[in-house]
Amino acid sequence: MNILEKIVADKRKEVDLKKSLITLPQLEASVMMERTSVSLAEVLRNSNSGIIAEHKRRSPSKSVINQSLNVQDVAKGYADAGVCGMSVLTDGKYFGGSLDDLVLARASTNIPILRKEFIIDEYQIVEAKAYGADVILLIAAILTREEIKTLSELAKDLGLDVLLEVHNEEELKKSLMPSLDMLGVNNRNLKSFEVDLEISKSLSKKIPDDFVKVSESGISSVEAIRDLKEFDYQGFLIGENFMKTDEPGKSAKKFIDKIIA
Ligand SMILES: O=C(O)c1ccccc1NCC(=O)[C@H](O)[C@H](O)COP(=O)(O)O
Repeated sequence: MNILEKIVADKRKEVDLKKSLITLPQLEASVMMERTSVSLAEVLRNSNSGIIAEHKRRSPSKSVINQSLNVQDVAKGYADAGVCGMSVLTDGKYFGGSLDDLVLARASTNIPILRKEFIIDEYQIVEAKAYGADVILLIAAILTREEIKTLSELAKDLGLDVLLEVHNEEELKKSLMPSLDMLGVNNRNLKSFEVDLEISKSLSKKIPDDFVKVSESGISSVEAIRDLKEFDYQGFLIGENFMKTDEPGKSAKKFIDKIIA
């Protein structure tokens, strides 16, 4: 079993356990339909920087990134830096995140928030809405086309933006549909952890212009952003490069200042 298969197997057990405690109808009853922020896709379309900054304590490829910060300070720091949106990892076992992180980030800022999770079930989408997310991530490598359609349509019904993530042309071809807002290309191979920004460059022409293009993972320089902009990317998801510092917000601010200078 590769790491992605392990994560998904654990996620299935986790979701089944949660459903046995709080049923989907009970969870749905706690959802407030009002949007808390503007659409991330819209913000990215109109931004010069395009930065989506991630809260990430650790990951399967990096056992420790930063365990000493609190999510409220990180969220406020990112918002003050002028990022377009914040990504909050909610997986506990592999990333040290939680739904508490999501709710605390939501309470700390009005910028669009992405629930970064391995979504395999509609329950997690209702949960994302209930805990204050504005955007969900769907990963093509772990979903069929039918699942992408059902999950993305549910997200749209709940007023959430959808970021669909691919890593190769086959995943892209299988996934394109109108219920997606943003197409993310993950530069990290989620099975081997190898990072290569060329993946974003090579897939960009194959992504229709209706979708906002987001390049994800392994981005650590302003030069890389300038380069990716030439390939029509409008969004850049950055985690480790900011989170490895003592003040991720300040790092994001310096980064953004350089991009727009
Ligand atoms: O980051 C990992 O090691 C990882 C491993 C397996 C599945 C997903 C993984 N990361 C999720 C992400 O997509 C990244 O956290 C995000 O794109 C930011 O990446 P980075 O800027 O390289 O921290």
